[in-house]
Amino acid sequence: MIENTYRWRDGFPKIGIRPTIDGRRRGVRESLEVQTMNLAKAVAKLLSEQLRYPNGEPAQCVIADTCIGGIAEAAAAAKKFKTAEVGLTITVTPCWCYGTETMDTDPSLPKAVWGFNGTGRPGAVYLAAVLSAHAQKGLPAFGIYGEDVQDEGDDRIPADVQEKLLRFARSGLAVACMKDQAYLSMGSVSMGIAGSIVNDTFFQEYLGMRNEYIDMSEFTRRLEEGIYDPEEYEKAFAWVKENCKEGPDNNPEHLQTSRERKDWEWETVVKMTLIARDLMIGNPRLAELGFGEEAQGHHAIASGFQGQRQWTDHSPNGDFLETILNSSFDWNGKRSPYMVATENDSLNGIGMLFGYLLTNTAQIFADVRTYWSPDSVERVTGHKLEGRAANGLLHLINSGSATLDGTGEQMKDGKPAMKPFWEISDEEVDNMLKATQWRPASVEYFRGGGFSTDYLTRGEMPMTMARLNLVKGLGPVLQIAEGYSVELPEHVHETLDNRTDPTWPTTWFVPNLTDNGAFTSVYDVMDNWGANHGVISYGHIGADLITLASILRIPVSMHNVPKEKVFRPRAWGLFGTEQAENADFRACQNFGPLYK
Ligand SMILES: C[C@H](O)[C@@H](O)[C@@H](O)C(=O)CO
Ligand SMILES: [Mn+2]
Repeated sequence: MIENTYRWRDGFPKIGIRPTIDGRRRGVRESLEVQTMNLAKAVAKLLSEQLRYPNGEPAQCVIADTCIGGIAEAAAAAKKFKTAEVGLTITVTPCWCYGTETMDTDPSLPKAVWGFNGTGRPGAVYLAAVLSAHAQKGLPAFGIYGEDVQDEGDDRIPADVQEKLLRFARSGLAVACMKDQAYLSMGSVSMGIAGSIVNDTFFQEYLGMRNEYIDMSEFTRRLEEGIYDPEEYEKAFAWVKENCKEGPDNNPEHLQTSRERKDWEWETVVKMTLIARDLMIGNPRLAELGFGEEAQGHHAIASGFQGQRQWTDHSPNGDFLETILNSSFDWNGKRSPYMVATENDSLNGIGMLFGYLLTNTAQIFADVRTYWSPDSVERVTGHKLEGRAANGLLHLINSGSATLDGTGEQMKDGKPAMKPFWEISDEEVDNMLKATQWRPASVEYFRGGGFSTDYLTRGEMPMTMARLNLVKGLGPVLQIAEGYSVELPEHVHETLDNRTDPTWPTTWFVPNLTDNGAFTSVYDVMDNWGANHGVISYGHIGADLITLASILRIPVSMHNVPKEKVFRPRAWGLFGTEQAENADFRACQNFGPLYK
């Protein structure tokens, strides 16, 4: 119930479609009206068939009431879009139109223009003209121009145009979805991790987001005063008892806690999970129970749990709450995952949000912990790495916040995958739970106990690892590494895993190498990584991340995405075309963040 009536109570941004036209009457405009509007309808159909909101509903498009031949109709469309809560715009045309008179000038709306590639009524000439106006006015727009010439009157959308329309719309929707939402810090800076120093200027200016903060004592208050839904707690606890199997205690015997203490910890971590979710999105049940203020929540689309150390030195750790909220299901059934960063690493939390809004799937949060060279693996295990892992691999592991979807127990075309919640079967939910053990937390690290999520990600999943960094004087910078999860022979995994904490979830990851820059070797990827954490998304989504980053004016300092898939606003090319990476930095700096 909380899902659709409360969590997504604001609704979702829509895609505004702007058919522009040559304004000359008595012949020209009249002959183009039908074709132009048909192009707009075709784009709307494509996008609403292919794209979905995080709750699974199809993306909605709003088409301007009339074709736009001049400023009056441009203003009428802008007005309609405002009322309809449009969050991005796509201008389409098969013909010449008047650039500055017809363009979308709202500085905060991501924009693209598709200029039909035909010769009779040159849409592509308009495209070039209007994109020069966008550059000149500092309102970057994406240009879409099909490679092959189409005949006049053809309202089909060629495959290359479709790909660009979808990439832009997916990224633009992600940008619009996070706008005006909040990041909730549950606690503050964890163990001196810089990513958990929440930089509110970054959130405000680059993401259009707000920051909310609570002290961790709010958990104590809600636990002690019983500020959660007791009926849901009973349901959750019964489900946990039945489905979450406790694994062996790995602590030295003298540190192992009693059964009684562990039972109390289970009760506490389940309550903490309800509390964290209610803090993020609110819960109408709390109002019925007399907690009207708490019922409202913090409007958070992402959050972070500090935990370490003040909380975990005394109370059960946040691994269970982070894992369950980050997964695509809980005791209420399947639902879209919540984005909860461990150690309140807000920058990794935003990396998770990017991956999630682009794919509608859960995200793995992990320490980028160890680069294992082929020689080191052989020395320690006697095994010679082969196949994808032949050049070495990265051990991704954290104390337990990783999503259960990261087990790789969902299937797509018979292969391990991570899917949007509406595509996940009940059997797959069961398999994810069966593949996971909840191990009593390492008490030397977590004096207050709790349970860490222990699983091993299945191999052969295409994955993308990303990291957002903040650099003083430069601002935010994104890193992207596409690659695959791999499986090691059992004894090799066991030996390597036992060198760290075997109670934590492991993903063995190999980035795709390009023999270039940071992707010359697996070691170079590790050696260039900007921080201790990374977020890992299912699929090769690097191209979408690059497009998203360019809309937000966040430069990408390393990526291994094939050149032909990189899609940025047209003005980026005016900063240089030989070295796209350098041009990206200068373009982002020149245009500055999307919001002020
Ligand atoms: C338990 C430890 O403090 C870990 O949580 C720590 O190594 C980290 O995850 C650091 O990012
Ligand atoms: Mn960590």
